[in-house]
Amino acid sequence: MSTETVDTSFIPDLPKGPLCEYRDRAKFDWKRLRLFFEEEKVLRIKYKIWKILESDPLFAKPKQTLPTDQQKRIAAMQMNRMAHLDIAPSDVYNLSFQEKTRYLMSVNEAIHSVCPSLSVKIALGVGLFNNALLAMGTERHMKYYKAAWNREIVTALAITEVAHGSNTKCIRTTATYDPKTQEFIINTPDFEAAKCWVGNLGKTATIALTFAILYTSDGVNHGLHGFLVPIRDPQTLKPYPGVLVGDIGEKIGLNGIDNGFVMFTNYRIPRENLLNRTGDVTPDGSYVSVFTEPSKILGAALESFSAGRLGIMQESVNTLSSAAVIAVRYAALRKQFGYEMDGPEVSIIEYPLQQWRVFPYLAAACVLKISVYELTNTYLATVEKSQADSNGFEMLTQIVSEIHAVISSSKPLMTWTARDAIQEAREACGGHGYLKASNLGELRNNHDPSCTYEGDNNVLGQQASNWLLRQWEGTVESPVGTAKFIQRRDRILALNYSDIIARFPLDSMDFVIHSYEWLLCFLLKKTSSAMKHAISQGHHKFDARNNAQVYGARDLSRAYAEYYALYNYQKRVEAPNLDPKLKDILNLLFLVYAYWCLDKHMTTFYEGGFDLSLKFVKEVRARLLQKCRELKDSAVSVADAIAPPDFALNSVIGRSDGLLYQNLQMEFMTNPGALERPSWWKDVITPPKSKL
Ligand SMILES: Cc1cc2nc3c(=O)[nH]c(=O)nc-3n(C[C@H](O)[C@H](O)[C@H](O)COP(=O)(O)OP(=O)(O)OC[C@H]3O[C@@H](n4cnc5c(N)ncnc54)[C@H](O)[C@@H]3O)c2cc1C
Repeated sequence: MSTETVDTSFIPDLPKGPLCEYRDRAKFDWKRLRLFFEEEKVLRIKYKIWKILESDPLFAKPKQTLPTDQQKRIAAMQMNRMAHLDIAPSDVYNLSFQEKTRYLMSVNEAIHSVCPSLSVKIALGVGLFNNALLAMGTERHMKYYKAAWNREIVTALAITEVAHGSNTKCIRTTATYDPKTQEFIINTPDFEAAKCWVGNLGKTATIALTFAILYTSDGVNHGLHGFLVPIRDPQTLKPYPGVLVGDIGEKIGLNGIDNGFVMFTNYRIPRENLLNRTGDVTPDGSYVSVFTEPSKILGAALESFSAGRLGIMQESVNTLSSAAVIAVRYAALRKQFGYEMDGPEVSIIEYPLQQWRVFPYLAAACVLKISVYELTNTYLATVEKSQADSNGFEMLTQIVSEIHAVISSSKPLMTWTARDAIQEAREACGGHGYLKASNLGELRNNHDPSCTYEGDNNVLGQQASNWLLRQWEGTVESPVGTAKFIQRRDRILALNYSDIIARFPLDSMDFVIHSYEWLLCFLLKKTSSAMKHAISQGHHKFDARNNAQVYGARDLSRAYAEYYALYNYQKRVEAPNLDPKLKDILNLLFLVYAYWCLDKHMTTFYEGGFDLSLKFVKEVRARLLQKCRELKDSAVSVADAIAPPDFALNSVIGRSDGLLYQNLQMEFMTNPGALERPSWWKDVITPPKSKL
């Protein structure tokens, strides 16, 4: 979209102050850049939500860490408050599926940047629950959809058990049909099969969408199914008899969420509570399935979680942005050392080492923002198409598999990049970065589980590499186009650095994309050969696959997500209607991120013989440093273009006014009890032994 004609007046101006020294050096308008990264309608929604939350005291950030029970209470109250705030007007529900989901995702992004616990609570209690209901339930369950939407019920999604998380196929909770009463009897065989880590379940959930193995009365196992299992009386919040439910205790972060465990003992639920879209039990107890393969039943259900993973990616890119914004603003303001002992000091942003540590994360935030946006569009368009097409799922199998592969590699890439960015930013801000009021600790603790939930990153990444290997070993089926390059594998692998550099300059996006295609083909060839060799030597396929992960499939999965991100960013930047004033900065951000990523794959490039003369590695590293240097005068304005408002950023060292030391002074002087004698002073004084 061209930003030439776009109105930027709704984006609040930033306060003038010390950051202007760098802001004034940028050769582009940061508001226009902001509108490149986010559509106007999305941004308008976010600013509206931020305004609503900022004006409501219930969403004010406490200065000190509250006891976990208090955090849970506040998050639950915030959740209830949501229903009464002007967040999603009724006409939103008349929008198309794509538009409606986009709207709700934008709302979530804004909420997440202020209250991560609340966002996760809503995602679990409304988003994931309702998506799973749509995917697995039928008309008879739609009353729950509406009730969850209106917060009449507090819901949870119970999949994980104490002894099984990633391997959902080994879940052991059972649901046995009793034709006499037309009920399912839910049982937890032992503590290892207790559902656990389930968000909202610890203290508040009244109903849990629970995964259990369905047994008919003849003792036949029909595989994993979803059931709506009432947990507590909504009026008293007391658990029903047969349900032993509790909170798992304090966590590293996200303590506003009551993650819980539950065990069922001969607990009866009505037959209708089975989510029966893919398979049903008749009143007399016969099982009827729509799919013939049980794995497809599970696949269809779990596919509905893609929207949740996309939400996590959006949140992670925002978290990554916040960390980069704090580190960049701080670096521009903080001065240490100088040319002369007693001369003026230099801003730490001027140091190549600081630039190399921080700027790639700034660039990553920009590139990955586009990537997750494009991926979401592809996903939403596909779901909408499958909803309209009566043959639905089956017709779209290849597209769904490919999107699943991109999501399975991109979720790890984005969550890990955000995780690393937060730590680097914390250190890049020195001691002040360790202050709670810097917000980097909160970002770290709250972001951390994103690497695990909705699919552990290392496990999820394997699903992407498995798909890629299938494309490599069979016919390439890549309707979305992310793996079409595999069709050119022989030509790609015949090239090397000298061939590519002869056709595309090192500073071009095409050079990067062609280098990535070579890297991916090499990793595919290497991983596939290693697995085939192991199998030919008599190893089990299971071992062959596991042994090919390190330095093979794992790197492949990550490189594929980077390639997808860079490829989509290139497409956006090369679109004919791009604002010409943004072209240079967008190119620069691409190159900083691309060289930084390529640098991490240097050993593999060398191993594959891409360039044995070492010119490639030397050039990429030199260019990375050069591009970081070029980015230095624009970095503060790029940070402004991706920063949330100060209220959401909530960082005393990252505020947009740039009044670093005044803000710190205020923080030190006003933190509760800062200047008071401790209440326990008498406990620590030692009475004098002698008269002084
Ligand atoms: C804050 C939070 C909220 C959560 N909310 C919910 C919820 O609402 N509902 C719910 O059902 N669950 C929830 N979970 C659970 C979450 O979904 C699981 O933790 C996740 O699926 C990972 O499973 P696990 O913990 O059993 O890890 P495991 O599967 O045991 O993995 C442990 C380690 O082993 C590695 N590993 C496993 N298999 C392989 C393999 N094949 N090859 C190589 N390495 C492997 C993994 O990479 C990981 O590092 C939540 C978790 C957290 C932290």
